[in-house]
Amino acid sequence: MADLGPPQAGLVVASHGRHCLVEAADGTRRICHSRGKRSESVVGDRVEWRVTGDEGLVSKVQPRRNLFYRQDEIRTKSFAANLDTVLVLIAAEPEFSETQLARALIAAEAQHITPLVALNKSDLVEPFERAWRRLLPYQHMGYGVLPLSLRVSKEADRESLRKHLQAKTTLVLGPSGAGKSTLINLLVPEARVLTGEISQALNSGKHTTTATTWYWVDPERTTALIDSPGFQEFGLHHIEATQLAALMPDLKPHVAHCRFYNCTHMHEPSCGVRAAVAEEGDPSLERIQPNRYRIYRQLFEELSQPKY
Ligand SMILES: Nc1nc2c(ncn2[C@@H]2O[C@H](COP(=O)(O)OP(=O)(O)OP(=O)(O)O)[C@@H](O)[C@H]2O)c(=O)[nH]1
Ligand SMILES: [Zn+2]
Repeated sequence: MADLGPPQAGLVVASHGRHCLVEAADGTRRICHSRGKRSESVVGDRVEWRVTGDEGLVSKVQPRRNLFYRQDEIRTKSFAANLDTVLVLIAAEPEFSETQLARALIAAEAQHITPLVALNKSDLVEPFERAWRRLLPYQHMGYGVLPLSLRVSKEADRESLRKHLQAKTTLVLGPSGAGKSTLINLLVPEARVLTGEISQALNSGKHTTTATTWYWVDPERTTALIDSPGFQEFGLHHIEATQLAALMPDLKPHVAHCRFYNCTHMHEPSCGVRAAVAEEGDPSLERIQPNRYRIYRQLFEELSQPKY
């Protein structure tokens, strides 16, 4: 085995199985292995690594500020670490799933990461208006909702995105067809080439797509975007059912009015949350929208299933 170089600081910019791509302080990148069988580092990790021949060895992962992940009954999938923002990109078409959106927002809240919702395809006027209306409760509960038309108003969107993402590390999530590739390519014109190079390097020649990739938006390397697949089946099994209401900003203030301190808001009498749910068809944003309470119930039941 080649000699180990001195420890250096690095940033994980892509990962695939047991390999990851680490960027050194001078911007050069190198394939690294981890000590363990499975790579323990995720994109966004600050690591200590050492040169071994023409590759590298990750010797330490620095403590994380946060880790954004999803978990189904069996598997945990880490998206990225040390994030400032999760940008959930949805579109007027295809129609977005409110449940998926809610899940992503809850996962972000659980890790104290600020979510930002972007609604693309404002050029599709009618579907856009419909989708925008569906997002009003989210705006009202304090989430930023950004209108975009990525294919049409390129310059304007680039500027508004830059303003929101400036000097931050942002994970971009979104269902297929919402315009994620269009967004990444708008902010990082060389993304396609970079992705090709990275996946080639990590798969030793085979051209398969890498799971999660870090891109710098500016030459100064202060603003970063992380592209990650996996918006579907967004499991929240790492979250306790009893924690849910506190992670939903429209439910949270009403918990204080429940008679029982351990109220589940499912069936108890004198429940502040249930009392605050709006009648079907009542658009009042001061109350909890019936859809949001339905999502709460559905998730509560899902997370209350016995764990194996
Ligand atoms: N009308 C309209 N279409 C758009 C806009 N932005 C992107 N699209 C189109 O939406 C489709 C999906 O865009 P992509 O960027 O490929 O979406 P994606 O989210 O990366 O989708 P996957 O590759 O399936 O993951 C493409 O046909 C785009 O041209 C927009 O602002 N308006
Ligand atoms: Zn209650």
